[in-house]
Amino acid sequence: MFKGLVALVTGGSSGLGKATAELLVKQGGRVVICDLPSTKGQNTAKSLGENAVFAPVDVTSEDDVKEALQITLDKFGRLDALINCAGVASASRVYNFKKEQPFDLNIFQNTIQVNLIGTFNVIRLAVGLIGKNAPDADGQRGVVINTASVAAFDGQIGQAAYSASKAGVVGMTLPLARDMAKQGIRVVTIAPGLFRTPMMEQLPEPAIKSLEASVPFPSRLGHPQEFALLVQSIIQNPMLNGETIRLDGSLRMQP
Ligand SMILES: NC(=O)C1=CN([C@@H]2O[C@H](COP(=O)(O)OP(=O)(O)OC[C@H]3O[C@@H](n4cnc5c(N)ncnc54)[C@H](O)[C@@H]3O)[C@@H](O)[C@H]2O)C=CC1
Ligand SMILES: C[C@]12CCC(=O)C=C1CC[C@@H]1[C@@H]2C(=O)C[C@@]2(C)[C@H]1CC[C@]2(O)C(=O)C=O
Repeated sequence: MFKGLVALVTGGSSGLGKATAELLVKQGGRVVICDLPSTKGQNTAKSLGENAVFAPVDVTSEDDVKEALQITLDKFGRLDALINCAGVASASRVYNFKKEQPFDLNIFQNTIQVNLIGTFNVIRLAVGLIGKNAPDADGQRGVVINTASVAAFDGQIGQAAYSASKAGVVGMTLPLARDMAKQGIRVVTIAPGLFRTPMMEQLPEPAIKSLEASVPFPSRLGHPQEFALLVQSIIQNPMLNGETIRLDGSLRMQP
């Protein structure tokens, strides 16, 4: 299905990104797995065989991303799809009235730095390479897929930083699509609900059970493979552009 397609997946050594890399390779694509050097990205790439390579990347670093694009060119010769999954979660109320302690500004800045600025950083550098592709019959050169969160719309208590970072990703989706319409590069964002990944597994199992109960249908955490299936569908469907798609079993997060 994806023979010849080259994709770069950030956060590709874990959770949603890893499932996406696995599916793309299974469907005949070639994948550059970008993640922090401290992760198991190298092992993930090895397990996928010669159609995958690991590039150690902090998405907030211009040099790291440029190096990853060079690896992409050297190994596979082109780039067709960028899938941004790298992200961090944080939880803290704006002010702790018992301890008389305001929100730690470093946490706010880091969450925005990775989730929003990091996503933009990779996009701004990677589309230069995607833009070099010859257009297909439709005029399309490639696609950018971002990961926001339902927290962009229904931010819970303690999620001011996380929700703001993800709302930023939603907010830039349409202008980025418009920026690159003439080049035939699409931009689509996925806003996942609750998925069983290492990020979610930080929570104790009773908390996970109660979160599952809050999802109308199917009343469970999503499987990372279900996220990957939507990535596959976005790549295949050229009419999807400039939009954020919720993938959440009709969940609306409570306060
Ligand atoms: N699991 C869930 O229920 C949901 C997840 N999301 C979002 O989906 C995305 C993927 O999350 P999961 O797979 O669940 O989490 P995860 O923690 O399993 O994977 C996130 C990956 O991002 C990488 N990463 C973090 N900071 C990075 C940086 N500066 N540079 C490069 N890589 C970095 C991590 O090393 C990790 O491999 C995140 O953006 C998250 O906010 C959104 C909604 C729900
Ligand atoms: C950061 C959270 C909440 C605090 C905690 O103890 C553990 C966490 C790890 C899983 C996170 C939690 C959160 O804030 C909401 C998200 C980020 C959750 C994983 C998915 C999550 O529900 C989300 O992105 C929702 O949109």
